[in-house]
Amino acid sequence: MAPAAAATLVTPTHSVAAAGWRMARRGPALPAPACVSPAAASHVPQSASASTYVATTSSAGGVGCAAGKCRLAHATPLALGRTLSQAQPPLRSPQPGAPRRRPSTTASPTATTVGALPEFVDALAASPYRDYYVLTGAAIGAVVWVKLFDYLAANGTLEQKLSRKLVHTTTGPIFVVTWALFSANPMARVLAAVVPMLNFMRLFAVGTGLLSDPGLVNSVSRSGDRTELLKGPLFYVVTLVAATVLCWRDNPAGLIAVSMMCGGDGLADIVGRRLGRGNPLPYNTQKSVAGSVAMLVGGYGMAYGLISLFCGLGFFTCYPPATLFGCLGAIAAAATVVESLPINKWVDDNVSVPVVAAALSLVLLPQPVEAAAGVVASAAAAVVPVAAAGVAVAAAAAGSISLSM
Ligand SMILES: Nc1ccn([C@@H]2O[C@H](COP(=O)(O)OP(=O)(O)OP(=O)(O)O)[C@@H](O)[C@H]2O)c(=O)n1
Ligand SMILES: C/C(=C\CO)CCC[C@H](C)CCC[C@H](C)CCCC(C)C
Repeated sequence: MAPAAAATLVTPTHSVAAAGWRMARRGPALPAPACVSPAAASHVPQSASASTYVATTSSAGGVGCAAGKCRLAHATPLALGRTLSQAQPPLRSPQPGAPRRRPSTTASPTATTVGALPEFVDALAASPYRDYYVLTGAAIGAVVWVKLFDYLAANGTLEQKLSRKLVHTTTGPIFVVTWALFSANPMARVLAAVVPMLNFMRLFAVGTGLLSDPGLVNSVSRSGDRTELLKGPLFYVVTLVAATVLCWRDNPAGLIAVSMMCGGDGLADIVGRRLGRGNPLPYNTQKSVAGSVAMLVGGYGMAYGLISLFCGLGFFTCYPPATLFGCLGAIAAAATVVESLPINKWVDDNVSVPVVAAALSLVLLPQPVEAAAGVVASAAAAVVPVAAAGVAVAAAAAGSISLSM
């Protein structure tokens, strides 16, 4: 990433601003993704010649592409607005000499929402136990949320299958949104991952019969058979653990994987069961055109929403709308095809769909530099203590050997 480029503030074009994209810093120079056609990219006027994503120095150019050359807007972290900035260091250090982005006083929708955050969020953000509070809240929220759907199914408000799919569709994105509440501590992603890990243990214990929880079995199984918890639901929470630890909030690949699994696959079932009877897919009569269209729209829509939210909060580089439209469309289409294939016997949808979506996201979307830095930092955080412990053990062993000689 070119430091000078990363330092400059740009103003979004009217179309970008209208789409809710925020005033942003410049992003890294990255290859233009294959999924953005020059035609799709050319709606924002900008002087450009090479087919790379580059930052320019024009203050009026905004976020956009021209003739295969695009810029990534790069928002500074404004998560929870002044709440976070008062309570802790910025999520990322600014580039040396880079002008810090000041919280906007203009009437941006996010700024308005952020400004209206209640006092307890300020207190939460300032607390040294913040991550533990969020973790506890999310873990309790998961139990309450699943119980709510159990209750709605038990009293006949929701059909059991619909209740199960609504749990599938909603818990993932709600969990992902809680990521924004965690601090910038490198261990925060590990603490966040404890929430799906706890659910893994719960599903495992109930699925194997170690614990009895008929409510959980009713909410997440198709037939009331507890052993079903050891299949789809268990893979579902493993995917959430992987997205949290590997991608966290600075890599859109995790948001996309979760969206395709929850918004896409979830909606495919809900719509397919209702509107799919007369339109089976030619290569898989168990699934329908209506279900697959719902998967495409649901996966794309949820991913677009989550990416816009996290980009707006400043967790990663904003993509120009053309990039998001082309790349996300291609990823959602591929995930839809994978979901529609008759391969359920061999690989669960909760694995195949997010794995393909994440892999394609890594290939097609220009990756924010923060994501790579985050992966390196978390790898170092994991490796350094282990290596230090290894060195200490080796030193102790060497010491005891030399003493005994
Ligand atoms: N592209 C799709 C996907 C699903 N469906 C409908 O949704 C039902 C359930 O599909 P699927 O999600 O594969 O079912 P399960 O295996 O029951 O659910 P899960 O993946 O959550 O285990 C199908 O029988 C079909 O009626 C559809 O019409 N078109
Ligand atoms: C029915 C499911 C999958 C089948 O395809 C989903 C199972 C969901 C788990 C039982 C609960 C998962 C909870 C999340 C890890 C955390 C949600 C937290 C939030 C605050 C609601």
